[in-house]
Amino acid sequence: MDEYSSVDTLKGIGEKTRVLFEHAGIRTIQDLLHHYPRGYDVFEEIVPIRQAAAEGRYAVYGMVASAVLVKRMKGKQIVTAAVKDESGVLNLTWFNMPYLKNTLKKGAHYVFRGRVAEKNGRLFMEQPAVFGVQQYEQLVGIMQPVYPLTAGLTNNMVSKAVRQAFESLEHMKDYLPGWIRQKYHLAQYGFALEQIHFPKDEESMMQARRRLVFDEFFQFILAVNQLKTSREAVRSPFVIPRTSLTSKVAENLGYELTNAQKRVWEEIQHDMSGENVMARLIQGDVGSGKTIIAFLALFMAADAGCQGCLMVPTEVLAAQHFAALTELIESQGLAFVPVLLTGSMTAREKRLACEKIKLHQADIIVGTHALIQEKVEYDNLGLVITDEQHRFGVRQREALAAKGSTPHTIVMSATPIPRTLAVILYGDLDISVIDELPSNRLPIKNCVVNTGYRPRAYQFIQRQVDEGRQAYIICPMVEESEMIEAEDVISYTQQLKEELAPSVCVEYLHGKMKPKEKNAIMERFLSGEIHVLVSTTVVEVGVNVPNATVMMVENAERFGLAQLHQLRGRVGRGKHQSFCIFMHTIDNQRTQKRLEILNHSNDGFYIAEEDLKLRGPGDIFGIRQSGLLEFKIADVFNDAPVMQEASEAAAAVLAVDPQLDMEEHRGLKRLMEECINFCNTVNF
Ligand SMILES: Nc1ncnc2c1ncn2[C@@H]1O[C@H](COP(=O)(O)OP(=O)(O)OP(=O)(O)O)[C@@H](O)[C@H]1O
Repeated sequence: MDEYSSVDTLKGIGEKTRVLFEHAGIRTIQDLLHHYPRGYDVFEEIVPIRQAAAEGRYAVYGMVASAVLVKRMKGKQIVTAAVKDESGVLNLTWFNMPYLKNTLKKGAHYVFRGRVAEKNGRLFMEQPAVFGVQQYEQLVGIMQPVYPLTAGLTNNMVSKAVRQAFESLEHMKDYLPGWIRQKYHLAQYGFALEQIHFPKDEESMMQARRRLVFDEFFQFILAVNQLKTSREAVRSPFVIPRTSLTSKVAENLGYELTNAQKRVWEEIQHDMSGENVMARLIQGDVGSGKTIIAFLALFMAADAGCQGCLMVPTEVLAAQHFAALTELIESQGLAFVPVLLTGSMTAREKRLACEKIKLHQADIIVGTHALIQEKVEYDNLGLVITDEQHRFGVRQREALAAKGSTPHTIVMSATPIPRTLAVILYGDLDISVIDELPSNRLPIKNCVVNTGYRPRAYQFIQRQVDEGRQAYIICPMVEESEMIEAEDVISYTQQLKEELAPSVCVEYLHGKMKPKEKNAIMERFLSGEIHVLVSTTVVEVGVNVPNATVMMVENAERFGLAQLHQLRGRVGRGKHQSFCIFMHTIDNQRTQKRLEILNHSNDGFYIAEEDLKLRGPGDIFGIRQSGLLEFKIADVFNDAPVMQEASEAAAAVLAVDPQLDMEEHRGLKRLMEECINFCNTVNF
């Protein structure tokens, strides 16, 4: 067995389990070893029950002092029992685990480990795990990996498979040249892999992590460099002349482009009409007006007889861009035909759209991932624009570009990455920055409040609606949950309807709804029919309803700052004064401090930097959830110094061996090619 063997070469992994692993993106032993824990669970020392008297996580040892009962409540089965030691008694509850009635014996002793929480003035340990005392004592103090999982796959399955893989692999070759390891004080590859899964202690884990972060950046930078070199070698098959048509469109928008927009538009026209293939990143804060620049570029391509496509990460956004584009084409009397292609369309609709694309009856194509499905054949695809790069990643972008014969590409991003990092991460792209907001914008007024402010917030929303404006309210969850105390869109909407006047139309939106339903709700919100939209973060990226002036975020403490900034970006997009209300349920200092950053600044770059400063070392695994460029283990902000080192090392290697043909770089070349070829194997 080697790293490239399939996971089912491991004992105990049959066809069913193999499929479960595959759903989590794990096909080979290497995939498995690179399926890093998202954190570690350190088993606490057992404490007397008396000490488990405040909210928190504990392990207690005692006797089951009551009968184990099963009750039915709201369709769920609830198991209750009580554990007792010399110091006190603690109530235990489990949801939907009725079999515990037969396994837990009254009078027997166990260790119970779980979170203690207060409900109606009584303390409960919720959903405790149950152990024999000897079994538990062996686990105390050890860092147990906690893996990201998909349905059906358990933490234990992954952990067992990883252990077995380490036992079966004979030798883990280190592909990194020795001098790089020495110069940057990097751990051995084999050591790093083992210690990231089963760390001896925190220090070994940190060493392991640093090495793997370095690897990830290093491979990525080599791959990006390869892409850049191959692009530079190609002369553009699409020399697209500047056209007066786009100047006319720009003149008749009803607003003047900002100087930053004009500069970026000039850069794009220069590139598209030049001899080399354009590959450009447009970076601009939320609401800075990237979309119109994309539309102008699509018109320029279409005017030269090329097709152009715009790929966005969500159906809602695709529908929105398509509607805006169609409107612009019609209002300016342009002769272009746009077409929409998304995954949720019926087979017939998709077939018709594909036919139009193939026969070049459509010039401009707007859509989601469906655009990269193999069935779509383009005719003279000269321009590919992808929105929100971090949602797609370099590989998908390449996959789409590969559909045409080296089309021009534009990537649009609202992710505020400092320039020094951007030049490394987007090494294959030239960078344009829209660093100015349209002048008609009034700065958003922010406030950070606790839930006591809610009635006033509702009154405020009511007044805004009376003045003809609209509002978003964001909740973290879709449905009510027994386990998590957080607002959910469905029950929230019901309650809100009672709080606001009957004439106010309140609806909800969440990611589990069918795309057609989501689109219908967004259309009604855009048209002004819905006044208040209660939503999960599906509205986070790019949604544009300029008449909306209030963004209220419930449980704001549950979101990352970058995400909150994106959410706030949904308002303040028109000429009316906008407001953002961050409501939190936890009154602790850390929450306050984080939210105060947003309170004082509307600048994405500043927020990203401050967010970084506030993160403690404990956050190392939590940050990837912030939605920034998706690396497996590396974090673009926190690991910026390692990224600089990896970039320096990659430059040194390429300076002596640009094609990575030397014997000592063979392993590197293979990894780099894997990184590039990945685009052909991704299931969209
Ligand atoms: N120069 C301008 N003057 C006034 N309004 C503008 C200007 N440019 C764009 N707009 C308007 O500003 C709003 C936001 O623009 P757009 O949707 O392009 O933002 P964006 O940069 O894509 O933001 P996000 O990253 O949040 O999607 C739109 O309603 C757009 O019509």
